[in-house]
Amino acid sequence: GKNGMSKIYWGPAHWKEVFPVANGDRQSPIDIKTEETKYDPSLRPLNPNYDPASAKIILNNGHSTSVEFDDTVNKSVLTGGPLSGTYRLRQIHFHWGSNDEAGSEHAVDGMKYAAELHVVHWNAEKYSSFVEAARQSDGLAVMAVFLKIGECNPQLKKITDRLDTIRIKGKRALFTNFDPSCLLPKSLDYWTYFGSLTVPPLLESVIWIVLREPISVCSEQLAKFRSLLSTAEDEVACCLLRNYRPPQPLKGREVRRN
Ligand SMILES: CC#CCNS(=O)(=O)c1cc(S(N)(=O)=O)ccc1C(=O)O
Ligand SMILES: [Zn+2]
Repeated sequence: GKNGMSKIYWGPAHWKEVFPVANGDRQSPIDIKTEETKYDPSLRPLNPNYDPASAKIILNNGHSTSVEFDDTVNKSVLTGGPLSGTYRLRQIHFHWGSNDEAGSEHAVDGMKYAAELHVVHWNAEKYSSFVEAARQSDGLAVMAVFLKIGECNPQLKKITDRLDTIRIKGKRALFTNFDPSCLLPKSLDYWTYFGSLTVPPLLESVIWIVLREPISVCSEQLAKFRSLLSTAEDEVACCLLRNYRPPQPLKGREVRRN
């Protein structure tokens, strides 16, 4: 804080004190038990359709790094999959851990990946703003992509090469001519379930679409994410070493696959 007090870290274990929905019936992330997922023939292929000109800025918001898109018009949208209607691209961001063994938010049969990309969309067909959509049970659609330790990812390099210009919380830089489809794996096969934001306010408004095929990331690229600061200019520097919420109770929810 401003007066040099030790930064009081109130992590996921404390969120329920301020946001009671943290103990709700459709919280995210979850551990996907593949044997219990259910094939649903009504699920359609995912159809991401993004315009690179929609990309605007890259930002360090203190809890992750995000690329923010122009969501004032239907230029970059996601349709198909489990979705009815058109969901407008708002931003992408990442979750990672303090080492390569953990970092993803969702798990698959108890296994965590090194990191996870989230592509956030909102139902602009039914709702008039992102904030209104974020309060509705079908308001948001987040596509999750696992990052698996391996080869350095040349597409991800476009983002990791810019992180040193936004090290401090609140910093932003121009970032355009970027189509997030370049970060998607070959296969768009997915699991889908009804969940929530994984950061406060933890609103239960997200249709999660978790891609089954991971993309690659190398340790050096992950190290760049960890060198981001969660602190602002006037604060004692603190690295953003990890920013994932652990898996939450399934509470009887079904996970479907296409
Ligand atoms: C009201 C409200 C809200 C949340 N905003 S977000 O959907 O862009 C988002 C979503 C997620 S996640 N992990 O739930 O997709 C994480 C971080 C953010 C963010 O503000 O940066
Ligand atoms: Zn996220």
